[in-house]
Amino acid sequence: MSHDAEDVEKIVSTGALPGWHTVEHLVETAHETFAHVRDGEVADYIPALAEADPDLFGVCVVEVDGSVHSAGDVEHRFSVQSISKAFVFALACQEVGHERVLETIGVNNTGLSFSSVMAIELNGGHPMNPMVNVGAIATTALAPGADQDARWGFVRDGLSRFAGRELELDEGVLASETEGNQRNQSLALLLESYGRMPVDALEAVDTYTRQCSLLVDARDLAVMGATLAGGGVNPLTGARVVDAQIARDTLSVMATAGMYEHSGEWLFEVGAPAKSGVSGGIVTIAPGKGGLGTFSPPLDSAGNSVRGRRVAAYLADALGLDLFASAPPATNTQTPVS
Ligand SMILES: NC(=O)CC[C@H](N)C(=O)O
Repeated sequence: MSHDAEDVEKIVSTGALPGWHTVEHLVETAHETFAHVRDGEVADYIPALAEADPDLFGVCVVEVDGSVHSAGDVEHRFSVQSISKAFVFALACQEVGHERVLETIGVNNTGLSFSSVMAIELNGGHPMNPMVNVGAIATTALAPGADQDARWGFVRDGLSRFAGRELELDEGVLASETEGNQRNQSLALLLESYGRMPVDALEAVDTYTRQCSLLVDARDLAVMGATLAGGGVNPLTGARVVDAQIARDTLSVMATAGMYEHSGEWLFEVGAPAKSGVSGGIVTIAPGKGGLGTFSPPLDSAGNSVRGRRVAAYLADALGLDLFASAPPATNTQTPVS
């Protein structure tokens, strides 16, 4: 399928996504093509995640005008895991100001795995960025509230406003992760030893683990992404979740560190900010256009969904999501290589 002349003209002149039917067709094509990819391993360091069906696969694009395009298992719920980090960062910046978050957490890539102890030690006890575990725990610790219940309520409500519906907690995932949470607890205690933890370290880990255990589907991820793409306004509810400046700041951090130590390769291949989670979700954002949510549990060595990465690279090109591409999408006439 190719763009008709009108579609291409629209992309060039307004920077919008191609027409509704074209987006619909390309989302279906992406799902069909990459469903056959068999690479990657389902995460097993959290026992509850190891039970995921590796064949589950959903692709959803939500545009900033609220149009929804879906293919595959887009309503299958899974725990949001690290994808929450980007959105809690936005909520914390909105609450305490991005200067404070910048100063206490930082925005540089560590170049090391998401639960690295070395990254803290090599950087004088500084978490470096909110997209790795210790930086995310420190970000969650900035949530306002008189006690843990209030702070957890702030995080949960904020993430729900991004999704446009009340997100439920998966108690099974929470229990499973809590039982084996010694590494995150160690990271948080290490940060506390450097005087960089504003609340009790173990409480912050517990709230962080709860936020990771909230259930979303691929469609929720696309809506959450579209909210950042639309300058902080949820396209389905019309509610402003964060200011446009905060949405912009969040996207910049996702671009540098959202895909862990593969963030450089991701930006090279896809050209758009994104955040992944170990349960197999990825949210990719095209500012001013929309959000792409994918779900497929098998992961690569950095913890990013293999099919999700392939879909994002294909759709970035085919839909014109790539921030760095100056030409209109050129590959839509070709069948993607699976
Ligand atoms: N990369 C991830 O999704 C990791 C999240 C997971 N809850 C952890 O803290 O290890």
